[in-house]
Amino acid sequence: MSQKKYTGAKIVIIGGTGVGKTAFAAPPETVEKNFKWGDGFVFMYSITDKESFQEACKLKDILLKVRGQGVPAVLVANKCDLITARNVTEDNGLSLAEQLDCPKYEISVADGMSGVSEVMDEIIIQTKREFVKSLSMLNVEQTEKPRSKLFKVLKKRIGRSHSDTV
Ligand SMILES: Nc1nc2c(ncn2[C@@H]2O[C@H](COP(=O)(O)OP(=O)(O)OP(=O)(O)O)[C@@H](O)[C@H]2O)c(=O)[nH]1
Repeated sequence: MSQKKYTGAKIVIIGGTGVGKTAFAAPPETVEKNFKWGDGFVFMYSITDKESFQEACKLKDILLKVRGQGVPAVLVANKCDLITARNVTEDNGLSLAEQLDCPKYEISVADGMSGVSEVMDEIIIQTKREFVKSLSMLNVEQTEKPRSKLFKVLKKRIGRSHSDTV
């Protein structure tokens, strides 16, 4: 198997309800670590659940602390089919999106995949844009002064991933 294909492998974690899939993928102790390796972030809460919104606010604080502003992100307010049970206002969500400096989507996964597609399209566009930006910054730096072996290895890696995804 080529290195290119290997780095693009997609792993699916599957299992029954409540067996701990979420905890396995993103255990709370390692949330800061996840913020370090992620290229893009989809923040989710349920419009029926104030606590889930508060959790999203806390996670936003961690993201900003670990990565600063400008990281590709999307805010998703899910379960919009349950409008009569709404506990988080649209304005609450908009304010959080403003702090994250990212677009906000109100969707219902239960009503179909169109909302999911929109969100995924947006995060992929943002992530690609960031990737291209990093690559062009590397190119500018390279023309400015001679670089170390480590720089060359990193640049080669980014170039390879770039051709995978763009
Ligand atoms: N009404 C409604 N229910 C939804 C929607 N999206 C998910 N659910 C339901 O909400 C419950 C939780 O959804 P999950 O996808 O398991 O949520 P999760 O965030 O992965 O939960 P954990 O694995 O416990 O962290 C399930 O019963 C889903 O069927 C939605 O848009 N509307």
